[in-house]
Amino acid sequence: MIILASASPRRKELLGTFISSFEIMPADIDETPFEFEAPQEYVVRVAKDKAFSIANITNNQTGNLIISSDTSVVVDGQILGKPVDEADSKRMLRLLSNRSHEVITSLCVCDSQLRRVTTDIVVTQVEFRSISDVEIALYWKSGEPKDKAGSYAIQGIGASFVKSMAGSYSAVVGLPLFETANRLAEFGVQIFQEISDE
Ligand SMILES: Cc1cn([C@H]2C[C@H](O)[C@@H](COP(=O)(O)OP(=O)(O)OP(=O)(O)O)O2)c(=O)[nH]c1=O
Repeated sequence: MIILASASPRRKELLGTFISSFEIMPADIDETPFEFEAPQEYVVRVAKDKAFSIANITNNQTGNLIISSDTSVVVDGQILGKPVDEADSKRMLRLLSNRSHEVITSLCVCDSQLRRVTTDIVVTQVEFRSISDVEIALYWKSGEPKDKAGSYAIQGIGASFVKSMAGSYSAVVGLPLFETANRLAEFGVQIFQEISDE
C-alpha cells in the first residue's frame, strides 16, 4: 500500500495524477524550524519527520511505501511557513512584493521499515509583481492564503502576483511530480504499468 503522509488536498490531487489507489495519513508533527537551521535542511527534516511518524504509527508494517513532502517559501534567508493570522499574511506578502523568492519543496519516499529512505529537494524561483496593501487585505478575505506557505497559492488567485517562475510548478503547489515519478520507479512502482493495468 502506498501511503501519502499529508493533510494537504493539493498533495492528494498531485499524487493522484500518477497513482489511482493510495491511503492518506496526515502526520501530526512539530514544524517549528530550529534556530539557525538552513531552509534546505529544514524542509528535508520536516518531510522525514512526517514519513517517520507514519512509519511508526503503522508499526513499521511491511509492504508499505510512504510519501511525504514539505513546502516553504524562502526570502532573505527567512523561512515563511503558513501564516498564523492576517497580520502575518500581510507581513509575508509585503516581503514578497516586487521581487524574487525561492520555493523549496522536499520529498521523502521510504519503505515503512525505514530500510530505504530517499529525499529530494526542489528549488523554484518565483518573481512577484508589486502588490498593494488593498490587494493583500482582499486576498486574505478570499481565504486562499490561510493554509499556504508564504501566504499565497500559485494555482489560485495568487497566480496574478506571479510575473515569472523558473523550476517546478508542481513543487510550488506541493509535490514535485518529476522527482516523485523517479522515486516511485526506484521503489518498483511503475506509473505506466498502472495505466496499462487499468
Ligand atoms: C507556495 C504555495 C504553497 N502551497 C501549499 C502547499 C502545502 O499544502 C502548503 C505548505 O504547507 P506544508 O506544511 O508543506 O503542508 P501542509 O501542512 O499543507 O500538509 P502536510 O504537512 O500534511 O503535507 O502550502 C500551495 O498550495 N500553493 C503555493 O503556491
